[in-house]
Amino acid sequence: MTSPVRPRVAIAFHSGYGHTAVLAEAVARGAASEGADVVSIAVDAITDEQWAELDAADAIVFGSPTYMGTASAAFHAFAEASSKRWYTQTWAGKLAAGFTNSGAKAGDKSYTLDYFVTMAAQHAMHWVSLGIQPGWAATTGSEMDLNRLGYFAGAAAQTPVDAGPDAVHKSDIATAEHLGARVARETAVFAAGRAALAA
Ligand SMILES: Cc1cc2nc3c(=O)[nH]c(=O)nc-3n(C[C@H](O)[C@H](O)[C@H](O)COP(=O)(O)O)c2cc1C
Repeated sequence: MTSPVRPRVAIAFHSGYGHTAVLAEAVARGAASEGADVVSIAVDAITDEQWAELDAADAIVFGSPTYMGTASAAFHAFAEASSKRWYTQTWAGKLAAGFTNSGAKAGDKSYTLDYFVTMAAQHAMHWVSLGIQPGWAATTGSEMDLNRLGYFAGAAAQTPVDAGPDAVHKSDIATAEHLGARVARETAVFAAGRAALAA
């Protein structure tokens, strides 16, 4: 059901070789399917206008490949640049969520999601978890289950390192779409609640 409150969801992501960009598109589709206004921002080429879009958003979804067990250097450069917003707590009260992609099935990508949680907390944002029980965790499950890799903090994907962006797993794409939809719904709840309190 489309919410009467139209939340603004921004996706701030980096993708070195296009795999994480596929997930960013899925998050955007999911958020738009719930009636959100969505803007996607490649943080390695972020402009002043796009910083302003982040400032105006109700929610920011962070995305990065997992490189050397954490977010990429390009994402970390963006995070460091966001310290100007931290100083003034410009993003306080916004919702936040995250997604990542790795080459190995686990690939230490928990650290990437944990980093996003910490970054969001430093900005006094409210973290939105994935909200799907682990898939592929019982004999009745399969790799086509949503959340097939079993993460709670955000959407986690795995793509073989020798495969292109077309090989991003369908289940991981669907999981990222779910995250985008959930962020849009939760953001609408916050926006409606704030409007009601202000009335
Ligand atoms: C510099 C570098 C470091 C990487 N480190 C990891 C890692 O720690 N764990 C892992 O599973 N995959 C690692 N990978 C593989 C990437 O996570 C994987 O190829 C991913 O799909 C890249 O996403 P992108 O195309 O959005 O950049 C690394 C790749 C690169 C280029």
